[in-house]
This record gives sequence, structure tokens and C-alpha cells, in this order.
Amino acid sequence: MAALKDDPVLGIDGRLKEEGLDKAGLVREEACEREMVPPPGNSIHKSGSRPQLDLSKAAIQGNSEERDPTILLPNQSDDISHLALDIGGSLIKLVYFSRHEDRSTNDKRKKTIKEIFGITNGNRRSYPILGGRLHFVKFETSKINDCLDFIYSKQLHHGGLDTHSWNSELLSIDNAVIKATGGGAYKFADLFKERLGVSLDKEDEMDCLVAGANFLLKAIRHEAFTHMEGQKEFVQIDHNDLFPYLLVNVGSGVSMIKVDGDGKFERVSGTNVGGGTYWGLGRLLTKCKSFDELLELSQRGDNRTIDMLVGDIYGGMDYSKIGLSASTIASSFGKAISEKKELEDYRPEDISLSLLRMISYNIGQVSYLNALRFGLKRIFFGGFFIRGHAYTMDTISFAVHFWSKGEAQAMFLRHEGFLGALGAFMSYEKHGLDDLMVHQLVERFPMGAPYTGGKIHGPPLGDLNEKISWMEKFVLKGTEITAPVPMAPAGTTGLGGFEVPSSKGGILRSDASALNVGVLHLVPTLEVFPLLAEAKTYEPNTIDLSDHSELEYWFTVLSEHMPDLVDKAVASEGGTDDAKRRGDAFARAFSAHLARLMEEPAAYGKLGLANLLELREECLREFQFVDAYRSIKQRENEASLAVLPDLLLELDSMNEETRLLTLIEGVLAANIFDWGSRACVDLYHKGTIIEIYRMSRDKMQRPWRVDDFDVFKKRMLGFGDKKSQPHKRALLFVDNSGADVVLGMLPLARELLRRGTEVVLVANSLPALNDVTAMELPEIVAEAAKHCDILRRAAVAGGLLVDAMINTLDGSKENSPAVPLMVVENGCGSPCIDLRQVSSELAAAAKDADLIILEGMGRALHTNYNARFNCDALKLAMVKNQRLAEKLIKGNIYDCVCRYEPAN
Ligand SMILES: CC(C)(COP(=O)(O)O)[C@@H](O)C(=O)NCCC(=O)O
Ligand SMILES: [Mn+2]
Repeated sequence: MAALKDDPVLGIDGRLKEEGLDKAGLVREEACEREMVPPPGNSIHKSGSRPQLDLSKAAIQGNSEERDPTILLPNQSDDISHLALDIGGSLIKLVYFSRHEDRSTNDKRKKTIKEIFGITNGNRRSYPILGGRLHFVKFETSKINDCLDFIYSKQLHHGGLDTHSWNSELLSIDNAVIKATGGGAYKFADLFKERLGVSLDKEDEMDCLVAGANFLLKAIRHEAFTHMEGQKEFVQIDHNDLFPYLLVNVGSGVSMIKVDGDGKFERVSGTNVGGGTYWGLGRLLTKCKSFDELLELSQRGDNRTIDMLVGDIYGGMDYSKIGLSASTIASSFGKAISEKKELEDYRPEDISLSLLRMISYNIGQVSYLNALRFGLKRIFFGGFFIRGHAYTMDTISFAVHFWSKGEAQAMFLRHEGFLGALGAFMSYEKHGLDDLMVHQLVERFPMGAPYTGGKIHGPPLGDLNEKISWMEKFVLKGTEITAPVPMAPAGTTGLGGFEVPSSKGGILRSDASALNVGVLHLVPTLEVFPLLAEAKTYEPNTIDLSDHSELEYWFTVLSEHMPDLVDKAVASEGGTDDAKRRGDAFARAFSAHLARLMEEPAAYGKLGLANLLELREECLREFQFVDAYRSIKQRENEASLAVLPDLLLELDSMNEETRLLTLIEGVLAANIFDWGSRACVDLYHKGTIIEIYRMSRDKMQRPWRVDDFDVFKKRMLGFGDKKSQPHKRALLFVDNSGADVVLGMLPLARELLRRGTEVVLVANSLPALNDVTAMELPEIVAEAAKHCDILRRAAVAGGLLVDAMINTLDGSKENSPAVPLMVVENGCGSPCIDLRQVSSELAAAAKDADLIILEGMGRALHTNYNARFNCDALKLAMVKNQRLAEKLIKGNIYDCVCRYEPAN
């Protein structure tokens, strides 16, 4: 590769260094959970008048130079649309909906893209779910006043005060009605009327449970799981094959419901031995003060002191002839018949465990018998008795497995505590939820208060300041969570089951640790990427994090990267005290997430590396860090754009074959600019961008570790005299800003355009590390186009340049229409991409595409390395992590991957 000019825009030493940035004036749509808490002293609205607009902290969204820019009212509460309640004996569960604010910007690129791809809002319903979030919140029923304050502070009882509200009958506050289920809907009806002026519209509990379960099982990917010997495994439910199933709701008593479809169910059985029995008997026998305390006791129990086991009867032997091991319980509490011992002689821990096993086994057995009665293979368990308690789930699973000889499967639901409340929510007419599909829901896990241990501390905090203060206090109080906790070893199951609880951790993990349940973002515009060959079995993540050492490794990498990331994030917001405080809160929040996941990797659903990397970005956004790498990206773009003309000249002097190779080499070499890789960041201190780029190119030697270039070349250029057809449309999934996109992907795009292939640059919707975003690309393309006719004409054709007169650089007029160069957003804000959930514009662009190029470690290796497509696919990346290089390609750091997979 010939020498490129030295970088003219870098400083004296030309090194990449940090620089403070102006504080971002605007709050992005996803930047934080906007929660509306009125100032103290506000009186409760009881009049039917619409509230005043709250203009405090109003900001222009988008370009303030534009006419009629969108104005964001972060404190205006009218995006809260709805609420439903399940008021049980011990817990109140709330499900409420908040509308996304309108993100529509005057983005010209979007308009052109819509025209080119013919995107309409045709099949999208105009209401009610325009996009919004479902929140899940819980209170202890004894603290009902906190719950009322919460509803009031968020004005949830106003039920949507905007004109788009889907429940217009709720607009009149005097007649406001809230759907509610559970006994408390009767008990507390007057209190709600008195305090909030609302009536509770009582919904049948069973209807709600079934509606809630059906919604969850259809709409949430990682909702149902099995739990055996301490191991949680998510089960993919085929929506077309969901019914019939048995829903077992274990509350005080137990209901068994055969569910045949939406609204089609029958309570087929039940048992009076349920959660109330455990709590009631347990309280009498152990003097425990709460259900959780009793459950916690069981974790330290040994039921052999009180239960009569098969071994006790058979002199320590198994009764193997009928399949019973010595440790099988022959008779619960059977040893207590001994006349020599009184209640005080038994440990409360052992009593609690013995009771828990007795009741759980019984529920499991009766459930199985009912499933057998109706030929049902699947049994879903829910209700307050389960509350995410590992041992309870293991015991029930064991019973179902044991009695069905492995034929039936016990499953549990991550949102099980919210079935009733969700069902009550579903009972509002026209909520539109039942039309949503899995790919239109994104679950996020913002930091909230009800986090520590098994205790409920209150609702998730919304206001940023409150959230930060809470994070500050949280570390002082909740050190047991911020320190990583080792995972529980697997239990031992013999013929007759494990002997003691396998999850013996000191902290009881109940469903009250609300981070198990995130906020559900409803994004109707998301679609499954249409070119995925096997969408049903598609798994975005390449590396399996269920391997404990792998999990530990990536947790360490992310933890070690944190101080540097915080520095960058704080600097990107001007380094102010406020930014520092937010930076600190971000670090605490993300560390807490990591610790939580280290303790229970499946806490938020199936965990992959892509989820961890996305969680980090989400966490930054939660603390309003809009773009931590903004200045780095800008500097690298400028430096690279300055040398682009020379690179293009040089490429143009080559023959087609050499040029194609040089272009691919260029993409791989420039992928070294990755601020997410520790090794690369260390490298950046050793030279200028251009020096590093040159060094990286010089080291490009074929064969690469994965090298399908020759096959790709054949497809592109043909073979011998046989010229091949150019691709019709290529989707280029671009990665990093700076050299990566400017000197790597843009020249490759230009080559495709030159050959008559339409090019769509696919970039992130939101910033993540130093990845280029779709919003930033048009400006970069415009700069590059100043030096290149091919890019300029294609950019004009693709609506990226407004320039209607297509003058060539030498001043002559060009008449022939150019193939377009376009930019679409991918719908995500992470270094990885889950192709099950992409933007509608990407999905539309994919319809005519016959080549996709995935670039970078995140998009082509961590995710999608094994993905198969219905079109030609090229995966290009430099591996910038030693461990991944060894695992994935049996190579070393800085090795390259050029994987080409022609369409089947
Ligand atoms: C976050 C990344 C996937 C981004 O890589 P890219 O997609 O930009 O090539 C990558 O930098 C990464 O895996 N980093 C963590 C490991 C490390 O520090 O080596
Ligand atoms: Mn990247």
C-alpha cells in the first residue's frame, strides 16, 4: 500500500486524546425513563379539567435551525396512559403504560428512504399502541398508602390525558375507572375513591390470570423456563402450539386451569393445600413473622431430621425395585411421631423445609394428575407461593418429572407475579396489546429502588436525580449485591430427589427483586430481518455464556473497562459536577447489574454477550449520557476524511482484481479502530490514527485466519471470460466511525456502486461505543462525496445530498441516472445486532437485497457469525480480543475473518 499523506488535522503529537465536550442540550427519546413526579404540595386533581402543560425543562428535539422543530416536554405527564391493579392479600401489583414521546424529526433522509422503499404506515394501527412502555411495580399491601402516593405522583389514575388516549371514557376524572382484580379490589374500593377519586372496576381473577399468562407466553421470548436442580432454562414456546396447557396458580389455595385459547379456559381442579397452608402452619410451628422469613429459614433447613425417608424404613437402603431411593420422603413429618421429641426439639429451619417440600410435592403431584386427566404436556406454575424461589421451583419440577416419568414438564413464568395485573390491563378494550408480537417488544432493566435482597423498597425511581441519590445510598446499604456472588452449585438428584436445597445462598431471591422484571418497551415498528434463513431457530449470540468461565471472563472485561468508560462519558458531557455524579451513578448501576447477573445469569432472560454489551449502553443512556465517544468519533472522522482522496486515487489506479482485494484488506485493517477493545485502546496511545491505520494495513497478510476471499471474488468478478452479474442491492452493516467507515466501508460501497449495485449503509439508531450512527452518516458521506463523483451522484440519488443538479467534479453535466447510496438505521443502540428485531426501514431495504456485508466484531462475530441468510453474505472483522480469537477461529488477536456464504 502506498504511503498516505500525514494526517493534517491532528495536534503536535497527533495522538488520540480526550477533550471535554459541551453538555448535550437535549434529552434523547431513550435516554432515560421519564417519570413525572409533581412538585410537593400539589393538590390532587379532582376536576375534569385537563391539566396545564408543564413547560419546565422544555427543549427542542432535533435541529433547532429547522422550522417547527419538535419540542420535548420532559415534565409533561400526558404520556402516561394507563394502569391496572391486582390487589392481593400480601402484595399489590401494578401494571401501567406510558407512551413514548413522538420521535418524529424532520430527518430528510427518512422521507427519501420511505419513498424509495415504499414504506407506509399502512398496516400499523393508528391507535392505541403507538409505542410505549409497560411498567411492572409492586407494593406490600400493608403499605397501600405508598401505592396510592405512587399512583398519584405519576397521575396514573388520570388514565391518559392526551388526545391519543385509547381509553377516552377515562378522560373525565370524575368518572375515572381503573381495572382491578384480586380481593383487594373489593376491600380497598372506598379508599381508592376517597384518595384518588377513582372507581375500581373489578375483573374476575381467573379471567385475568389466563389473559395475563396467554399474553406473556405469546409476546415475551424469554418468559417460560424450566427449573431443575438449580438450573434455569428458558423454553421457546411456539405460539401456534401453545394450547392447551395447564395453568396452576398457587396462591393461598391452588387453582388448576385448563387453558384452550384466549378467553377459553376451565378451572378443572384445585387443592386446599397451598401457599396459605405453608404460611399458616409454618407460622404456628416456627413463630416466623413473614412468609419471606419462613422461606428464608427453609434455605438453611435439613428435612431429614423430621421427614421419614425410605432409607429410614429400609435400614438406609434404596427400595430400588419400585424406583425409590433411600432419600425419598416416605412420610412428610413422619419422624415427628416420636414420643421423645416436642416441637422445641426441632429446628425451625428443618420444619420450614419439611413443610415446603410436603406442599410443593403435593402441588406438583396433583398438577401432574390433572395434566394426565386431560392429556396436557405443559404445566405452567405461577402465584405468590412460587415467587421465584429456586428450591420451591425445583421441588415442584421434581414432582412433575418424577410422577410423569419425564413425560410432562413443569414451567415457570418470569412475570408470574404480574399475571393478574397484566390480565386486568388486557381487559381494557382497544389496548392493542394482544396484537403485539415477540419482535415488537424489547425488555429493558432500568435501575429501580425495589432491588436489594428480597425486600420491597418501593417503586422504581424515575426522576434522574432521585435515581442517582438512590444509587449513592444503595452502595452503602446493598454491598452484598454489588460484590459478585458465586453461583450456587448444582444440587444432587438421585432416584428420589435431592436432599437439601441446592440454592443455599444467604440472600433469598424472591420475585421481589424487581430487576428480574424489566420495563417492556412496545415498539410496533420493529420487524424480523426478512433475509434470515432460519428465523425460528436463529440465535444471535455466538458465544455461550452458560459456560461459567466464559461468563466470568466477560464480566471481568466489562468491569475493567468501566473506569475508562466513565471518564469518557463524563468528558462527553463537559466534565461538570453533574456529569461526574451521573458517571458515578452509572458505574454503580452497571456494577450492580453485573453482580446480579453473575449471581443469577438468567435473571433477565437468556443471557448472551450481546445483552451485556447492550445493557452497558442502556445504562449509560439511563443516566443521560447521550454519546460518550462523540469527540473521539468526530476527530477520527475528520482525520480519515482528510486522507480519503488519496486513497481513492490510489484505488483507481489499480486493476479490478487488485482493487477488490485492496478494498477488503482495507475494511479489515480499518476495523482496528475499536474503542471497546482494551488491546486496541492501548495501541492508540502509540501513534496517530493514520500511523495505526498504515501499520494495520501493512500487517494484512493472506491467507487470513478465515479466508473466503477467492470465492467472493469469483462471485463479484466472474471467472475467466465469464463475467458475473452485479448484485442488485447490497446492505452494508457498518461498524465504527473514523477510518473504519471512511477508509474501509465507504470505498467498498463506492466499488459496489461503480458496478451498478445499489448500496444501503445500515448503521445504529443510537450511539454505542464509537460506532457510527445513521444520523451521523449523511454528513460523512457528504464530505466524502466532495472528492468523488461516484459517491456524490449515488448520494444524490439516495437522498443523502440535496443537490439536485448533478454536476461532475470537472464541471460537466451527467445525465445517466446513478444507482442510489442510501442510509438506514438498524433500530438498535448496541455494538451487536439481534436480527430478530430491526427497524422497519431496514426490513424494507432488505426486500430487494441480494448481498449483505456484516462488518466488525460485534455484528459479525459476537453476533451473527453462525447466522444464515437467504442471500449472499460476507462477514468481515478483525478479531481484537485474544480469547475470542482462540475460541472462535483458533487464532490470535488481530487475526482477520473474511467469511463468505453464498445464498443457498
Ligand atoms: C465491543 C466490541 C464488540 C466492539 O467491536 P467492533 O464491533 O467495533 O469491532 C469489542 O470491542 C469487544 O468485544 N470488546 C471487549 C473485549 C476487549 O476489551 O477485548
Ligand atoms: Mn464498533
